[in-house]
Amino acid sequence: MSFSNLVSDIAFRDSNGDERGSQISHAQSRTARSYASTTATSVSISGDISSQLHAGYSHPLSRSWQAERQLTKDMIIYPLFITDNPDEETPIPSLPNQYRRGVNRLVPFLTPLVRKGLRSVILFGVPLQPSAKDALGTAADDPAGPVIQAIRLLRSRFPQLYITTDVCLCEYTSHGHCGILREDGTLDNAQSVDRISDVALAYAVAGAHCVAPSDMNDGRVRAIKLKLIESGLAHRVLLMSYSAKFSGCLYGPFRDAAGSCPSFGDRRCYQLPPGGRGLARRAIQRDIHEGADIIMVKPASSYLDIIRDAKDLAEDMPVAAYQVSGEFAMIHAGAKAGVFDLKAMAFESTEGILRAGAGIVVTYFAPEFMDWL
Ligand SMILES: NCc1[nH]cc(CCC(=O)O)c1CC(=O)O
Ligand SMILES: [Zn+2]
Ligand SMILES: [Zn+2]
Repeated sequence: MSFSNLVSDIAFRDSNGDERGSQISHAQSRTARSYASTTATSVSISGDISSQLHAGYSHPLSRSWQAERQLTKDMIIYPLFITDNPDEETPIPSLPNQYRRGVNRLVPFLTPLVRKGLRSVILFGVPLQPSAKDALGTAADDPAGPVIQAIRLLRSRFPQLYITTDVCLCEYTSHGHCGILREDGTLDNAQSVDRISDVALAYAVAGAHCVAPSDMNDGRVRAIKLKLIESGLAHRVLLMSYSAKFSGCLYGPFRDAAGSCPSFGDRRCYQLPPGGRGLARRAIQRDIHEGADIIMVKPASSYLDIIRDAKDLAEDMPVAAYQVSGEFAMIHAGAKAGVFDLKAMAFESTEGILRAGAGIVVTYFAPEFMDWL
């Protein structure tokens, strides 16, 4: 390309500036246009039409065609925190607009959302009675506990609603870790996996459509799948694995909400290190081979490359992404500080997650999206 062609190319693009570009002064745009018109012939003579992209997205509809996937209500899973105090309805301070609710509060809360198109929820149990916690997380599969009660209730009251259950012990253990500990404070993997697969099975028996282990113990997907097969439930209970779940500081508001902060140490020996792309790929491949039906990546926005890896490695499976509590709280904080508009940012961040390869998004924005979509 000659120098004059290069200049004309740049000038031509300037004259077709985007919204921000079109706000340039009249003097500037006149200059740009005069460049463009004096060199228009050289553009057509050179036959260089590959530089012309704007026509492809000059209309709202043609803009929407540029996305491989558009967010729809079906893609959204809404996390719910369910306490063992049936009449409770308490806002969670660090998680804007989210509440801990007792079983008696679920139907009135969900009725309008289901009417607006909410298709799926993921349940987290939050035992508030201190006596509910012990070293083995016994309360996790208590038939009278909040999760099993909620599964039964929601199955009967909302027959179309798809019920997913998070499966972990950290909400139920006295030490707040995601499994059973050895005396030295490290996870006893074999015991943990045995216990967690029992809990998953109890949720499946109670009627959950999907069990989603988030504990990150090695081999839990295989153990859960085997128990589902043995119990004759494998044909109807889906296993969504939190395969690539990273440790870090984005789960803070969730731990406030669920009261699941570890009482000592942290989760770095079982959740993945944030820089560990190779480990994430191995964890994803491992879970595919162990029988997962859906691969999840969590958090979402800082891990878009991992979502893409998941979609490449699990190309024949749905990939889910969890826009976690810290991401949600950041978007709210940014909007509150005037950095951006809440709705615009909620859409932009979700578009990024879908573009990376997810087809399912777990998000606390679910109620808003039922109005926005
Ligand atoms: N294992 C529990 C669990 N399941 C889902 C989340 C995070 C969800 C969120 O932050 O929104 C966590 C927290 C954690 O691992 O500490
Ligand atoms: Zn968990
Ligand atoms: Zn946990």
